[in-house]
Amino acid sequence: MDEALLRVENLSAGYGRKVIQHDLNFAIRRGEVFVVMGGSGCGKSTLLRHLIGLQAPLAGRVLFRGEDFWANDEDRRASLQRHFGVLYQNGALWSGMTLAENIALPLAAYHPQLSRAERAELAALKLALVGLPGCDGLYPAELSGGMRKRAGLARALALDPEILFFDEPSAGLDPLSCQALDELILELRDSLGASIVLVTHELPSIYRVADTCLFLDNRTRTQIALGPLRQLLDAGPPEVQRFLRRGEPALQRA
Ligand SMILES: Nc1ncnc2c1ncn2[C@@H]1O[C@H](COP(=O)(O)OP(=O)(O)OP(=O)(O)O)[C@@H](O)[C@H]1O
Repeated sequence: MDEALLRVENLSAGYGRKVIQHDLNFAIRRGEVFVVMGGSGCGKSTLLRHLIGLQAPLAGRVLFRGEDFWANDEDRRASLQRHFGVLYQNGALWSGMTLAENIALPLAAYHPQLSRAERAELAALKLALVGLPGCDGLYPAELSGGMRKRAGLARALALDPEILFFDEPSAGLDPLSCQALDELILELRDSLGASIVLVTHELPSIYRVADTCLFLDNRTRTQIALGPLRQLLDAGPPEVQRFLRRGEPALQRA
């Protein structure tokens, strides 16, 4: 079996006729944390939109479990997307609903056979999994920024995704909450065996969680490094090493 859960082949990512990144080639293995990095505006979020099926490739293919995502019709694409969990920057929770109700929402849409009580029970389990046991009845406004991210994550986990996508999850978090979120990411990888795709600028996070790193270059508009963090630190292109080694003394303390 193909070890890659998600594979990208000769992908050009962009909008209309505007190519943001081209000739991207990489594979995301089951159970790994795959970090996408690069300077501001290089196209990290754009790539993510292509990976989660929000944006069709300008060229090339995105394969999920060996299946060409965009060669499918809309129904099949939607059914593949059920295996994707996405954590949006602000958690993307409905403010007028409790956390349990927020998490039960995708369950009601995709598992209508579940009773109300079963949905509530599953929501409670997901909240416990992200370190928010007993918070079922709280509203999003009652949460701190870090708790809101965890609640958003619980919702992203509602349908037991095989792959989780995070776009700048530490934005707006203090260093301790950021570290706690990284630890949770590693726990999810290890306990659920989920693959995790993380877009981040945060060096301490990259050092804590990355298995494989992809570096998108702003100038050439394509990938210039792909591999384990250690390999990029030891033998990556100079600009990638500079990126990874900025603030190194602080990192060693992290
Ligand atoms: N909907 C859109 N239509 C056209 N161009 C867009 C659209 N969204 C983003 N872009 C452009 O795509 C380029 C890459 O943006 P993107 O947000 O993907 O970069 P990024 O690496 O995630 O940036 P940052 O690190 O600052 O968040 C930018 O030039 C941006 O203006």
